[in-house]
Parts: sequence; structure tokens; C-alpha cells
Amino acid sequence: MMQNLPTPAQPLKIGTRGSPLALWQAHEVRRSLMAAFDLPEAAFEICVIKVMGDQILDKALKDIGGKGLFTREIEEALLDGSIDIAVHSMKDMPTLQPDGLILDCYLPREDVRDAFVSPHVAGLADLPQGAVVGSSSLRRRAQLRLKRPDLQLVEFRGNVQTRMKKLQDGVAVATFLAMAGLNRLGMAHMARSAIETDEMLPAVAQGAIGIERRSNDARTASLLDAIHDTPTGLRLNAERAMLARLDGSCETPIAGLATLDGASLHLRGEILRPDGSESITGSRSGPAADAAALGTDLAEELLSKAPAGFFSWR
Ligand SMILES: NCc1[nH]cc(CCC(=O)O)c1CC(=O)O
Repeated sequence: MMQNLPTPAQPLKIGTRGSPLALWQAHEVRRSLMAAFDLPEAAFEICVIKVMGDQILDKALKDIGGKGLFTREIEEALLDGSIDIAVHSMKDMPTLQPDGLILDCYLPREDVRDAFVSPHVAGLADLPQGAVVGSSSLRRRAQLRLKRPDLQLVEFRGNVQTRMKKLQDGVAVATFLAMAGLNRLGMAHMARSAIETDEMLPAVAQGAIGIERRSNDARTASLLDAIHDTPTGLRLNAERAMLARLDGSCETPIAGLATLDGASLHLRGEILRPDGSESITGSRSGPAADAAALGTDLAEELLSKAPAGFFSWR
């Protein structure tokens, strides 16, 4: 059936960032393709690509600005043919891809929840009054300010090890990470607790791995077809349609999560003022086949409820 499967002599080139999580995800894509087509490891080559966002660690991402800080170099490599596919954390991906590229293949989604990470405190509800917590995520910062205006927030970036060291050094008593990343890296024990999604609605597409390819590469499209997870695709269609209509990105205080119950989809959305003074929420349920329309429709409702000036980013 499949023509031209990759071979050790002509491997499929998998592009990725070099962070431990990105590398794990690229290897997971390779494992999935090996299993789907009974191919040897050598039929794939993992190509690590340096991106701007990984070189700047001393600034909050929102202050560096600019779209595609973590993707530009990788998408250029796809377009110039030096790699065949690119593996991404969907949470970090803009809703639109450059001309010539398609991003519509997803592996089965991991735990979507945020993790509460702290050496001494058991969970969000146990944080003492005025506690210092670290996060550089606009969404998490706004959600925390809304829920717990007494907390002091400090910027916190870097990999899991860097963050744990900061906690040990007392820079903050707790921080927040996606459960998905911790689970994938075998570091679930770092999470003191998982925060339920009705306590803290996760980022759009949190926990999902996506695979990007050239639009004119039919061979790669049929390879990826074999590992695509349809339920994850439907959920992301709803969440990302909402994000697109809100003009959002991973740098905006927006949360969204779709769940599936058979053929019906339930989508929750939240937009926040960055200072946490206000949050607007809404939800939609309907046929999973209408996922994108449900997302756009929910975004319209959130926009119509937002007073002028709510969207500092629009
Ligand atoms: N923005 C960074 C980022 N992108 C994806 C993940 C975790 C894995 C995932 O959500 O798939 C993380 C780190 C974090 O929020 O803990």
C-alpha cells in the first residue's frame, strides 16, 4: 500500500528543538512511525534545530515579543527541505502556519492539567497568604491573580531542573508546569498535585504534540495519516478555532479546553485581563463534527461579553 517508505539510506528527517521535552516528543513521533510501518530506527533521523527562544533565558517571553520565537528556524528548515517533518508542542503553536506548511497531525493527547510544583506546599489551596509563586505564563499569572490576589508573582522561566533549583533556593515557594511535560520526562513526582481543570483551565492545546509538514509532500501526508489521533484532532480544532477568532497565541491570557463524549464535544473557554481583575468564561456543546464552528461561536460570545479595553493584545 504505502509507496516509498523511508529507509536507512533515505531517512525521514524529523526536525525539533533541542530541549529535553522537545527531544522526547521527536523520539515519540519516531517510535509511532516505526510501529505503524514496522520500520527500523535508522529509517528516521532526528535533526536538532536551534531556535531564538531557547537562547534567551533571562527575559520574560512577552518582553522579547515577536511571533514564532520557537518555530521560525524550524519552519524555514521544513520549507527549504532540510527536514521533512517538524514536531511541536501544540500549545506553543500560532493558529496560522506559513504558506506551504500544514499542521494537522496529532499524537494522542497527554494529561491536560497544570501541575502544582512545590517542595513544601501540597496544593494551590494550601498556599499561605502572601506567598511568593513563580510563573511567566500570562494565562497562569492572570488566573492566579484572579483566584488569589494576595499572592506575589515572580517571573520564572527555564527547564524543570532550573525551576526546581530556584524553588530550593527559596526564590518562590511554588511554580506551575504542564502535567504533560512532567509525565513525558518521567518527572511526574515533581508535581505535588495536579490542578483540576475547573480550578485552572489549561492553555489551548496543552498536552498535545503536533507534526507539521510541507503541503505539497503527499508521501509524508500519508505517513502521518497512520499515526494521527482523531479525537485529539477534534478537540484541538475546537480550541484552536476559538483561539484564532480571539487573535490569541501562547502569549495571551486565554484558556480553553474541549472534551469529547462519544460524538459530542464540550468546549470551555476563558479570557482574562492580564492583571487578573476580571475573567470572562463561556462554554459550548455540540456535535464533534462541528468542532471548529463551536470554537468560533464561543469566541464570538466571549468577545461580545468583553468591555472595551479588555483585550490589551487586540
Ligand atoms: N510554553 C512551554 C511549554 N510548551 C509545552 C509545555 C508542556 C507540554 C505540553 O503542554 O504539551 C510547556 C511547558 C509547561 O507549560 O510546563
